[in-house]
Amino acid sequence: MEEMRTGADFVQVDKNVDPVLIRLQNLRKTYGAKPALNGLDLELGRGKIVGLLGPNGSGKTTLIKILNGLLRPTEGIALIDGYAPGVETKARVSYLPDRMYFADWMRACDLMDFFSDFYADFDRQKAAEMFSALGIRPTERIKTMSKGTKEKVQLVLVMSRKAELYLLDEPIAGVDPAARDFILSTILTNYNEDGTVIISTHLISDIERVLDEVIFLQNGQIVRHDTVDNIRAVEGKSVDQLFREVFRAVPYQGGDF
Ligand SMILES: Nc1ncnc2c1ncn2[C@@H]1O[C@H](COP(=O)(O)OP(=O)(O)OP(=O)(O)O)[C@@H](O)[C@H]1O
Repeated sequence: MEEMRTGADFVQVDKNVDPVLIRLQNLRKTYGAKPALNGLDLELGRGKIVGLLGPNGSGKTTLIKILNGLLRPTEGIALIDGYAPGVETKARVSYLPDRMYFADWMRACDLMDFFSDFYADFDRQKAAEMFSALGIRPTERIKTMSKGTKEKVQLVLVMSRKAELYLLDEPIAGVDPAARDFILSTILTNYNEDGTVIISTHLISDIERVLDEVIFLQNGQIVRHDTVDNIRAVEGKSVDQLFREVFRAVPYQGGDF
């Protein structure tokens, strides 16, 4: 390790670590004949919070599932830390699916046991502290929780792992607007800062203040990958404003309804 000056700060740099965590090369995924991802090329660094943004059906969930090893690419390459998603990457990736998969009878404390058993990198103490900060009782059962509380629970568990990559598919869609800021700051000040976080969301204005970079997906292609600072400086607008301009709805013109 050596110290390096970057701007105002000293940072520790390990020369042996590849600065690129995720590499995609000509990544394609088709469902039957229908393309969902259409030749993605991408390099993503470590320690970044990245917004994966795009209209409905643009391929966000498909990409996240490929990175989590739940789907196989039809063609091309996806690598995390040099490994194709699979056994090697399972322990490094913490995934929040777009749907909850826990059994209804489980309590918050059962879920902590479950995560402790499954993941060596799960920090139980951190999860307990975050549950408490968010007003969630350890004995509360999933069955009796509101939709937003279930989302909070799931997010706390996923972010309490010391993972290299966090894949969050629509993490705060059901949480009320007043609580979103609190949750985001609670979660993001507690996670492993060396890890990269990919957040797929439609709630851009709520989330953009925590993002370092954004990826715009359209029809299974990356139409922009940029830093949030650069977008603000070059375009003179917020990511939310830019998104609305780039993806202004185009009416269906097939005429066969
Ligand atoms: N299991 C499937 N079988 C067939 N087509 C699918 C399947 N899953 C997704 N698709 C199609 O693949 C494309 C990408 O879908 P995906 O769910 O990845 O998009 P998304 O960007 O996550 O959308 P949303 O914002 O609505 O969640 C869409 O055209 C969708 O209809």
